[in-house]
Amino acid sequence: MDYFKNLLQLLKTERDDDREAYLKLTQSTSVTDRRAAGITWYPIAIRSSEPSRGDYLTVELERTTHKDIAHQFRFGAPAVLFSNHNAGTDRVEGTIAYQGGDRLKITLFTEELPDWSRDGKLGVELLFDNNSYDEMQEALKQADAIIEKTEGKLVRVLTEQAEATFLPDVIKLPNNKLNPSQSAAVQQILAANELAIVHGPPGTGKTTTIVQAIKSLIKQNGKQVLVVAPSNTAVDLLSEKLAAEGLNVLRIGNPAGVSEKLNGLTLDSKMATHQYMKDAKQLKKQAAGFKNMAHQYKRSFGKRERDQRKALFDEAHRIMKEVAKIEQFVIDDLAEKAQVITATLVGCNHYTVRDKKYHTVVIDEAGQALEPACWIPILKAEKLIMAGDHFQLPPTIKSETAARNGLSTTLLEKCAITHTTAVTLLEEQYRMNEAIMGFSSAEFYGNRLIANASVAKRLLFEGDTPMSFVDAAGCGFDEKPEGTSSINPDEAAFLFKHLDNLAGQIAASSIPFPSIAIISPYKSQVRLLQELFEASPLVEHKANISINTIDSFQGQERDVVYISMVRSNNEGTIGFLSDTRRMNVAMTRARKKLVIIGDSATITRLPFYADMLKYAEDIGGYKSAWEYMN
Ligand SMILES: Nc1ncnc2c1ncn2[C@@H]1O[C@H](COP(=O)(O)OP(=O)(O)OP(=O)(O)O)[C@@H](O)[C@H]1O
Repeated sequence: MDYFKNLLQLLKTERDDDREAYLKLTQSTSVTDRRAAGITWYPIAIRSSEPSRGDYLTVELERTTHKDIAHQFRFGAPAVLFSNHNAGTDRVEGTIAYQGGDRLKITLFTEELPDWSRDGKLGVELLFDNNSYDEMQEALKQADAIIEKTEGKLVRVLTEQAEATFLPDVIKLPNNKLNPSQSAAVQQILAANELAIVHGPPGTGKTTTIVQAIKSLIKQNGKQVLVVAPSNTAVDLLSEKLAAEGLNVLRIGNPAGVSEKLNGLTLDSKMATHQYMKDAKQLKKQAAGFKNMAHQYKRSFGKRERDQRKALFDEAHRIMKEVAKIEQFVIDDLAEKAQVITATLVGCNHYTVRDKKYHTVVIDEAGQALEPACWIPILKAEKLIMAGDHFQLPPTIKSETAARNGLSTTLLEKCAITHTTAVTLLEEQYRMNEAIMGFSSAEFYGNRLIANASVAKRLLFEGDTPMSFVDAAGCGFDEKPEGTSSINPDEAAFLFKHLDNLAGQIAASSIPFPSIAIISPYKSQVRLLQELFEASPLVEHKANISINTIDSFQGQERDVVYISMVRSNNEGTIGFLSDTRRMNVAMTRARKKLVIIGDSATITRLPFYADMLKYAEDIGGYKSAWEYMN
């Protein structure tokens, strides 16, 4: 089928470009640079080690310096332990088994710690993650192989070769936690035979809806549900909410956060308290003891010693086989009892649950999920629920070629267009004042959004303007190129002047200082805004003000949002701003007040921004920066 051949090709391009970027980073840079890039911890200290499944060794280690550097280590990723003495040869590979704070556990593909690990400084570095690509590739091939077969019904629906079908009459379950469109979405999910899509615009309670839908699904047929999302953060949020509804949730992989409640849902933690694991622990200790004894023969080479050494190792291996059996029994027992299994898209293929099948799989944040990764969980189920919003940011694609040729189009987006009967739009939002919501609703959601009464009229203070466009046209705030990015220093300075004035109004109306986000599409402008902020008197409100790119704010909300548009030139070039989905995210983060600062003469060359300007005028939110300054 061309559908999957095409996806396989796109995935190959993505993998090749991603690998090339990784090699460039690792081969031509120093350990300091790699540490700064978040792929290396150096130096580290080994805290403990224990034998693990498959005659491997799991080592717990901790980074001892440079603890404030953000890193990319995560559960399931391949990594290597190395020594500074001879980094080329003194190295042993493995897989990250746990990551939390400054600690991680790595299962090394070796039985014992190598001698070199006892002297010299040690480090750990992420390897290129071929595993994830292999899993995605395998899933695409499998989907291609079953598409013509009976069990390939879902695959045919998703690739537009069959219609999605629905049960004619599903009993309506009253649910007082849901509004009408949320209830309709749950009904649709219960009635679907193959596919249902929950389209959740900003603040419309997508999570609330899928949690209730999963509860109803389990009531409907008592079958286990697999719930997945592209990011650990999204998986964590859902896991917690599902558990709070009284469901037995098993979280595969390890949480990004450190909440106790969440930790209690993980396989590791559930295993630790399982009654049979006491025996396994005891046996592991014995095996470790035998291995230690065997080590003492290391430097004697007589036949008798060799035989004894071998006998000890054989015994250790025999015991570890027992341990593996007990562990697998415990894992199967826990996985069997769970009502919901949660994992990331790739994480649901972890060896512990790899061969499990489910009736229904739910993909949350499907608007941010790479399509090949979605096929991993899809192949485990007969019915698929996707929730997300394809009018917000798509997943990040590393290869420009792959993105251009379609890899950035998500399965959610394709299916929302081709299977309109499967889609329910959540219409009521609980975040924004209606003036903030209005433009996004008109441009992206067919004017169907309504603001819940509890938020529709919310203002920062009496008489404030909830949505404004402050026009810098004619002020001479010119953009400047900065590498591949752009900055606009005058606009940044003006933004703080505006904010300073707002801070005065806030103080005068004696309300608590609100949460404020200052966002810009351009990284260089964000850096400049951060610098100016640090030097301004407003820095006293640091705890309440965050400054970052639009992409980093997806999924978040603030009382007040400022957007610095940056682009101001005679040619009307707007580059990055032409991705209106990014602007949709930016404009829908604010609860009570949204201030957009930009040059109308430049940006209105795109009809989208001309509409925005008109909208601001219509609601009395058009302001001139020039007037403001004079
Ligand atoms: N039916 C409802 N009645 C009252 N409040 C609701 C309802 N549905 C959602 N909310 C509220 O709306 C907010 C957003 O809900 P939720 O966290 O479920 O949405 P989300 O899907 O995570 O957010 P987003 O829509 O931004 O993706 C929460 O504060 C929630 O309490």
